[in-house]
Formats: sequence, C-alpha cells, structure tokens
Amino acid sequence: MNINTVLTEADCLHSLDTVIAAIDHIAEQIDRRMQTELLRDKPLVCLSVMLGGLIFTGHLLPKLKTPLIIDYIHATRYQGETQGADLKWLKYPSVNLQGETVLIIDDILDEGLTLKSLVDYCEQQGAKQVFTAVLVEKQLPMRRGLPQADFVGLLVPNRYVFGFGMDYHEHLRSAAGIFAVKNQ
Ligand SMILES: O=P(O)(O)OC[C@H]1O[C@H](OP(=O)(O)OP(=O)(O)O)[C@H](O)[C@@H]1O
Ligand SMILES: Nc1nc2[nH]cnc2c(=O)[nH]1
Repeated sequence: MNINTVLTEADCLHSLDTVIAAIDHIAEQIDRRMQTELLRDKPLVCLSVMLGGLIFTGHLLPKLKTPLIIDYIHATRYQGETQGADLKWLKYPSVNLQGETVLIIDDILDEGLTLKSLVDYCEQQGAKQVFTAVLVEKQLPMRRGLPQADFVGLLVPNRYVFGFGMDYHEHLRSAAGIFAVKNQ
C-alpha cells in the first residue's frame, strides 16, 4: 500500500471549502438549539471522540457562541482497519456528566455502533441530555447502531472515506477535504 498513490487516486467527495462551510452551518444549528436546551449558567459539555473527531472539533468549537467546556473520549472500533469490530475504550471522559447537557463530536456516523455506545455511556453516567454532531454521515440503507446524529455536516456514499480527521490505515487524517478510496 502506497499512501501517496491512495491519495492521488482517491475521489474528492467534498472540497475543503465545502467542509468549512458545512461546519459553519452546524455551528449555527448547535447555537440555535442550545439556546433552548441549556440551563442558564450551565455550560455545554463537549466530548470530542479521538482520534477521528479531533480536526472537526478543532474547527467547530471556536465557532460556537454557546458557553462550553471541552473534554474527550478515546474509543476505537476500527483500530486502523477498514472494517469495524468491538468498541475498545482507551479513555473515558474526565468530567462528571451527572446532570449535564453533553455534545458528542465525531467525524463520521457509519454503522452508528460507536456513537450508540458513547450515547449509552453518557446516559448511564447521568447526563441530562446527550446530543451528537458528526462531520459526515454515510448513506446506508439502515444502521445497526444510532440511526442518525442530531447535527450532520455532509453526506457521503457507502465507500471508505478519509481526510479531515478520518484515516486510511492511520494515514491521511490531515488530508484537506473528504476523499473516497478508489474501488472501496
Ligand atoms: O459508526 P461506526 O461504524 O461505529 O464508525 C464510526 C467510528 O469509526 C471511526 O473511529 P475508529 O474506530 O476508526 O477510530 P479513530 O477515531 O481513531 O479513527 C470514526 O472516528 C467513528 O468514531
Ligand atoms: N476513516 C474512516 N473511518 C470510518 N469509520 C467508519 N467508517 C469509516 C470510514 O469510511 N472512514
């Protein structure tokens, strides 16, 4: 596998400009929704899902006007592969979620099993409400886990995608845009 070949042969699904515009749009939607959901003086607890959610989170949070605190979860189901397996937790959130309004921020909703586990965990920890934001939603006929996220930036077809946080065998997370691997 030559990483440069993967990149040069990939199909660009969404340009960097399109991704940035989609993040602007999600930020507006989140701010609007949180005006009605957040208790006064209570910040939104934002949980970034490592590693894939890192770049999306870094672009999204400075655009939010909603008062917030930042924490992270490290959980992986694919572990550098292109087929998912059981979710492996590497880091639980440090913040106490009891009574909090939580926003889980991830790069992609695919089968939805990762986000379903993370939402369940936050609810078990006593979160008052749990919202989910993803940069991309993969278009599947049905999902085994969470059927949809509350805030979605862009749609992608049912192909293996990378860029803007998403990896191809742990490479290409920093690719500027969203790309689909050739023939996958
Ligand atoms: O909807 P699902 O089918 O569960 O897949 C979505 C998850 O897969 C990726 O994580 P991955 O396990 O590859 O770890 P990573 O964040 O380190 O890339 C991605 O970041 C999501 O968290
Ligand atoms: N990088 C990447 N991670 C995923 N996790 C679930 N689906 C995908 C995908 O298409 N690409």
